[in-house]
Amino acid sequence: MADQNDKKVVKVYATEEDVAVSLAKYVADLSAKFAKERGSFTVVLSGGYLIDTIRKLTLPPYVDSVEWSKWHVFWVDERVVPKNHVDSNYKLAFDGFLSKVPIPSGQVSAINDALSAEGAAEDYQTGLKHLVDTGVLAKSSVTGFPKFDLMLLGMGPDGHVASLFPGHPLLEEKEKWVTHIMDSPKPPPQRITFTFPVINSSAYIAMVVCGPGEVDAVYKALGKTENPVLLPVQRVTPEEELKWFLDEVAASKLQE
Ligand SMILES: O=C1O[C@H](COP(=O)(O)O)[C@@H](O)[C@H](O)[C@H]1O
Repeated sequence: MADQNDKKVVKVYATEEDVAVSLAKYVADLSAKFAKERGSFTVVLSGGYLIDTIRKLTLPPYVDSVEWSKWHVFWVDERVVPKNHVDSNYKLAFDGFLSKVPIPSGQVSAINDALSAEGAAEDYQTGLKHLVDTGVLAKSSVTGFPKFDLMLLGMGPDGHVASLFPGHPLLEEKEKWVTHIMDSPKPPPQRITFTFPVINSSAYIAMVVCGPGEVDAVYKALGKTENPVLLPVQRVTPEEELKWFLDEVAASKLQE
């Protein structure tokens, strides 16, 4: 089995615009590969500025060339708020991306916002199990957890990914696919999130970080100094490839 470092690619682009251009091509190429190989493409979104960074997919040539009918969309984490709430990751993705591309609405797996955090996590996991049973979602032969084709992740200034925060006991969850958090240090406090076994069973992960907010976290995650305690982002180890998309601002401490 390849060493995790063999699976990690770090690309630094001059500007955020260059990141957006390169990310669109990366996603479109993987969409074509999986649509051909499996007949479907399972894509996991996060919240935050990731959604703005995939904006090029909503424009020519991609809006016309990507096989949107093959896409199945999921969230790596969601805030337990109504879907029309300003804090909803679904609303963010719908307004900035999903409303602009022809993905069938039945292939968009949003949270059930009528449920409690615990109920919503269980409900989301049940939905994923059904998609594994019907073959839409692959299963990792290595871990037995669902294997998403691509996760598009962002990172917070504290190194959190999804709703997995530094020092939180949920970092150690080993069995559940989807869990809930009632005390997120970043508001809103109630959320559901994929666990690390699921994140790390995915085939490809794009880690997208631009701008000044995460300069220190990027340096801690990718710089030469080893941290005694790993940041959540440093626990991300997908099965095929982890590709970092950074702009020069986010990577500025790496280049010192
Ligand atoms: O709260 C969240 O934060 C992370 C990072 O957000 P960003 O604004 O720093 O990009 C995001 O990936 C996650 O989905 C979201 O719920």
